[in-house]
Amino acid sequence: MRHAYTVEQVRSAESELMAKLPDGTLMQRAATGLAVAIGNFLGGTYGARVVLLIGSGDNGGDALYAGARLARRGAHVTAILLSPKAHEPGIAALRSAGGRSVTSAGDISGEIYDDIVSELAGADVVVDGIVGIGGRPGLRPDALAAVRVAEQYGVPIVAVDTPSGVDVDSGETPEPHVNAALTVTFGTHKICHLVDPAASACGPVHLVDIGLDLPPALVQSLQAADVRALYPVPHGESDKYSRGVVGLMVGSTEYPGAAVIATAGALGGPVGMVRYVGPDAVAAAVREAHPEVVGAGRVQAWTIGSGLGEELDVPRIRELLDADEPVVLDADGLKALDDSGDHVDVLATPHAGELARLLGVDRSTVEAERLKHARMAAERYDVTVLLKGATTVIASPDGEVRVNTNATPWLATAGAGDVLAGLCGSLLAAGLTPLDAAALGAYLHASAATLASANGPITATTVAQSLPEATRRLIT
Ligand SMILES: NC(=O)C1=CN([C@@H]2O[C@H](COP(=O)(O)OP(=O)(O)OC[C@H]3O[C@@H](n4cnc5c(N)ncnc54)[C@H](OP(=O)(O)O)[C@@H]3O)[C@@H](O)[C@H]2O)[C@@H](O)CC1
Ligand SMILES: [K+]
Repeated sequence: MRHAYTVEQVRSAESELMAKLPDGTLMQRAATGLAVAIGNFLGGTYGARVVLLIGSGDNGGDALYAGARLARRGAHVTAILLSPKAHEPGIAALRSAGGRSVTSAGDISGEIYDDIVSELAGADVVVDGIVGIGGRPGLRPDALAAVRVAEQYGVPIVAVDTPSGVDVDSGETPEPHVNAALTVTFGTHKICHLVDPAASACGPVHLVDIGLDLPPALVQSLQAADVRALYPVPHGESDKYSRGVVGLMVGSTEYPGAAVIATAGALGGPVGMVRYVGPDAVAAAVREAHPEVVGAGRVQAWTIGSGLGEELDVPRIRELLDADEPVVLDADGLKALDDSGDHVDVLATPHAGELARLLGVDRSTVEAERLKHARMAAERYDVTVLLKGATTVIASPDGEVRVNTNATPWLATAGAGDVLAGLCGSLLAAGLTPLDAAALGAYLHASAATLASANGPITATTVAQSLPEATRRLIT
């Protein structure tokens, strides 16, 4: 499991550890890991041109000490000091290792000297030591100007701890920020590393262990080993009923494809049987594509809503929401959700637009503040919310959060959500909690897409067809 903590939690773990260690130990650990990661990123340090952007705090200190290590290994390192308060011992260390430092114009106009522009333009890598966990969102004018020069010349930026300018605790990016090619973080992941839009600004995130001791986090992200541990693998005594039976109330005469695709998603999950309930013509299409599917009967969970269109039977859906079996509520089915009553067995799977409707806000507001709105809806409707997107945010009514980050951009294709809804229903029917079903479903869905895509186009059908192989690779 990957854990993400708030700044306050990180600071308290850091101060506990710092109290037991000689001064500066943690920063040296961070800087050593950072220097190694930058060296690996560059594919060698000798002769490399490295420019450090240095702000007023310890984030700049990390960058300066890492710069000193790189300079000792033959890199040409220049630190651009964006603040008169830049870390003095770090500057001294860099200079004694053969690096140099220059001050930016430092004025609020955002003007930077020409020699700084050419330094940045000619760099192999720019290291963002502007701010870390002590920063507020946004970049000051000279920092912004320097970052823009690096972007303009296509120089990759390695962010120290966090890409400067993002909101570390929410993953929001209300102001200009660094877009990193790599982020090297220390001790633990922070929320901005896992939650979009900030997560997308991090690039790959490399974690350097500095020895922090932290309790389990509220925000977690499943890894392959967790998938293996959670997946309901059948055993010798299992039969098709005990493995779970999922019922699908999806698709319509207007959207029969949604039924076929959601069914494929459910069949690609762990259940022993899939039941389809819907218009005769759609049921016929489902059985033609998937002859193993049967009709109405007892189920352990439902997937309801994908592609129901106008054929939405709100009273019937509410009956099922109030019944004992857990429900995945997707797409049009979300219109049946009300904020009265106990829905802790419900997993709602909206995209940003659907979540916006549920909360009465704009889609762009949800996109900008994904974690906040997923949590808000989970609390208001007393359901687990899986907010779809490049990174999936899952929030349970009791405040737990899971984030899924392994998707491929090729997964943004029609019907992909139907596959996910069917798969999550299958996982619920096999006995997982809504939170685990959502987290495991999102992970497997993304893994199947990555496998099917191999960096090329995919369809929802090929994603569903890849579920068994993607699952096999993860659990064996
Ligand atoms: N603690 C530890 O054990 C370890 C910590 N480590 C490292 O320390 C980092 C945290 O260091 P930190 O606390 O000094 O904060 P940090 O983010 O460098 O700067 C904050 C200062 O910047 C300013 N500022 C604010 N917003 C701004 C903006 N948008 N744009 C520009 N400037 C802005 C503001 O100061 P001001 O200029 O306003 O006076 C504020 O005080 C952490 O991320 C990790 O890298 C590692 O070494 C491992 C051990
Ligand atoms: K930074």
